[in-house]
Amino acid sequence: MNTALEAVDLKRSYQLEGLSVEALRGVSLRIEPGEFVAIIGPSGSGKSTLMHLLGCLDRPTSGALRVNGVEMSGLSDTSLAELRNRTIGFVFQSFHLLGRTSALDNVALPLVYRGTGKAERRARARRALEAVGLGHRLDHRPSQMSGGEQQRVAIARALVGEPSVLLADEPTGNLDTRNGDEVMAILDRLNAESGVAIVLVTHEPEVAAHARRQIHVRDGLIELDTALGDGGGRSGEAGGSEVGPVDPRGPDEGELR
Ligand SMILES: Nc1ncnc2c1ncn2[C@@H]1O[C@H](COP(=O)(O)OP(=O)(O)OP(=O)(O)O)[C@@H](O)[C@H]1O
Repeated sequence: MNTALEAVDLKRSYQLEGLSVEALRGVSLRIEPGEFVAIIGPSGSGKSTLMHLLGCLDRPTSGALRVNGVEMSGLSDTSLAELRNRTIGFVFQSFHLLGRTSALDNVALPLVYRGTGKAERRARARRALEAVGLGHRLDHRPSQMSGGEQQRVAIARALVGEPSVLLADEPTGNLDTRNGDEVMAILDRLNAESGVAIVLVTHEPEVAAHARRQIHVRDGLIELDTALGDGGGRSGEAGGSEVGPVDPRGPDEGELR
């Protein structure tokens, strides 16, 4: 199976009022199928920039990114959008749902872009909503739902196309503790059951503890890449001990050059 995401020396600078801001200064990492990774780091360290690059929402200033074995730099914007649609699901802090469109149609939307027929779209969207415990809310609109329910709709939308990677930027940031816990329990289950790799950005240690690997970003660089034992680093669980840093470049970095 291909590495889900493989980044080599990714750099991204922004031009701001004549000044160049180096948001990412050379990040290399590999995400394997089925991994659960938390990206943590101080505000402004480059986490969102990295997520946007990993999700092909943005292009790097330099460096290489391979998504499911496909190098993205040579792709047109249209081909990149297709690759993104087929392989990556996104969950954002503020849900990004269409407020006046039913949960079912919100979830089916990625399949519209893919050209899937209506009956199949609806059947798959229903199954995705059932998988996040919202089988009884198909016709509700996001504006009629709680924050936790809206984020579950967003997770269903991210996963309806069966991507290999789910990228989540502060998925619990707008939720209270109970709803945040519920969303994390769903992500734990979906990761275990479907094998989708999850990469999430969080400021919250309890959320990061759900992951089996933690990548610390500081000043646009990976400072530490740590594998945790089975069951993540949640306190009170067996196997949560740190097993030491991992080389974020992985053994095949040269392949992308
Ligand atoms: N569009 C932009 N134009 C100019 N500078 C930007 C832009 N986006 C981000 N930056 C800068 O790049 C750096 C990294 O920003 P980024 O949003 O990736 O950090 P972050 O770790 O996600 O922060 P936070 O935790 O606060 O969301 C910051 O210095 C930020 O000001």
